[in-house]
Amino acid sequence: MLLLCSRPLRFSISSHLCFSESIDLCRRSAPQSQNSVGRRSGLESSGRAIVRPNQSFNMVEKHPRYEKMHERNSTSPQDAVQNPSSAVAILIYKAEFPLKSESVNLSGKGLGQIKNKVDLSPWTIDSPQPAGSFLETCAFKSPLKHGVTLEVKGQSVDDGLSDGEPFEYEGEDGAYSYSELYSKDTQDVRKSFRWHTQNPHSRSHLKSTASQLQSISLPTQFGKRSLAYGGMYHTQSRSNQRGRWMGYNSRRPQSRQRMKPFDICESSYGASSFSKNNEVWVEKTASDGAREILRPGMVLLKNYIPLSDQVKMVRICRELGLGEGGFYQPVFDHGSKLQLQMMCLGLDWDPQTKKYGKMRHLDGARPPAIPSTLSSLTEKAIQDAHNLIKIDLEESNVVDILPHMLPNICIVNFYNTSGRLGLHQDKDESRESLQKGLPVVSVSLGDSAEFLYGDQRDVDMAEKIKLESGDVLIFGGSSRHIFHGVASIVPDSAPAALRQVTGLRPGRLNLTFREF
Ligand SMILES: O=C(O)CCC(=O)C(=O)O
Ligand SMILES: [Fe+2]
Repeated sequence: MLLLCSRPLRFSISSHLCFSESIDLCRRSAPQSQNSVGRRSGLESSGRAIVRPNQSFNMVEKHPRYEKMHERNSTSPQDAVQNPSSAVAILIYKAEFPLKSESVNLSGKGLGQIKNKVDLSPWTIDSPQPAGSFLETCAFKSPLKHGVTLEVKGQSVDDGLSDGEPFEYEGEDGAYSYSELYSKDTQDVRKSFRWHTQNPHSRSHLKSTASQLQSISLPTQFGKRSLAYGGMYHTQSRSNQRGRWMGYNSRRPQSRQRMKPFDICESSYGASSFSKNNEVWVEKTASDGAREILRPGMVLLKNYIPLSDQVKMVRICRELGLGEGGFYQPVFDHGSKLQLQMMCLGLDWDPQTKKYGKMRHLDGARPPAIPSTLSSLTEKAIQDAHNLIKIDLEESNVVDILPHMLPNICIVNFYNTSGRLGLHQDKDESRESLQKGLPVVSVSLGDSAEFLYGDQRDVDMAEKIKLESGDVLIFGGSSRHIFHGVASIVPDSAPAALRQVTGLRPGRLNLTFREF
């Protein structure tokens, strides 16, 4: 994150290896037009990334956080994202920030590899920093359009989602927390930063950073500061700043324990192979699938996902589900357990506060990014729903009935055969998203579900449909607020091949993609 402040840097490194700094009231100038990119005044930045071989994407980022939390415009060939391990990224990042009356030019570049995360190192700064600027070493994670996580180890970058939220990090060699309180009215930003470390390595890192800074003696301030990356995912709270936070929920993690995630597959299966000649392998194609408008803005695409893609999706969910932020059984604030295992991608949904956040408060885990292989189907599904609406309803303005949506959240539920989910509305996404009726795209895999939906929280009044493996259900527009739930799971109804190949446990996997 590029962060600027008119105050000189102050360091204190005490004998117990604790570093802390607190800076407040950094004034930023008014934002400029959203259309401007790069070398203008205003809080904005632009990034450009090229992914090779045969793959490229351009990314333009602007951070007019006064107007919008985050805006991205990235185009990325599917392959680049789907096959990221072979890709190399070059990222050039430039920004110009005003600092009081001065303006600051920053530019840097890095080289790295994309392995679902982009590791840009070494990261170099092209030009000496003019007075008034400071380039900090920091990291950011940022989901691109198709769900790849871009993690930059470098200088002056922005995660685009941290406005107003305390940033907390605990790695193998220490912990820090960072918080920012931004006042929309005055455009003042209050920041505070704490770093606590126990590892001598970190201390030397800190010292070298300090001396470098002192030698160029820049007036500066901090935002995020990176520690060792091995610990990137072990996030915990050391301090929890309170204040008039904007943005996401900022509760303290409840526990420091890493939970053992639930495995949606039977472990004895491992990496089972399959042959398409196998007699249980009956590939249904999208054309087998009936398509039905259930009500305005609510479309059911039967057998939409080919079995081979279902296999991929189950495997991805399993792998993610075993990692940090993986499947767990959530508990409501009144103590009752949900009858399912849940994993959140993109942002965490907290069943106790009913809010989204960047961290799971139960254990401090950061939710994994949504892999593009999962999210890419939403666009096509909405497009196919549009085609259906166009034909069936003879309606040309289909986006009024079912708006477009770019998912940045995916909630993955696994229901065992006695799993269920009570009637509820999905209403914790942003007000804008809900007002616009941006659809939820729901994918069913494994055993079928008796799915209920209706206008009220009343099981007896609800309609019932069966959602089978490969079905996609979309509800947006005027159906965005329907009550819905899972009455029961139909035992032994999953495609045999899917279970055979993936080892998926008896039960149902459901993914709901949403845009915050
Ligand atoms: O499992 C389903 O089909 C529905 C899931 C759901 O409604 C939710 O996660 O909010
Ligand atoms: Fe829901």
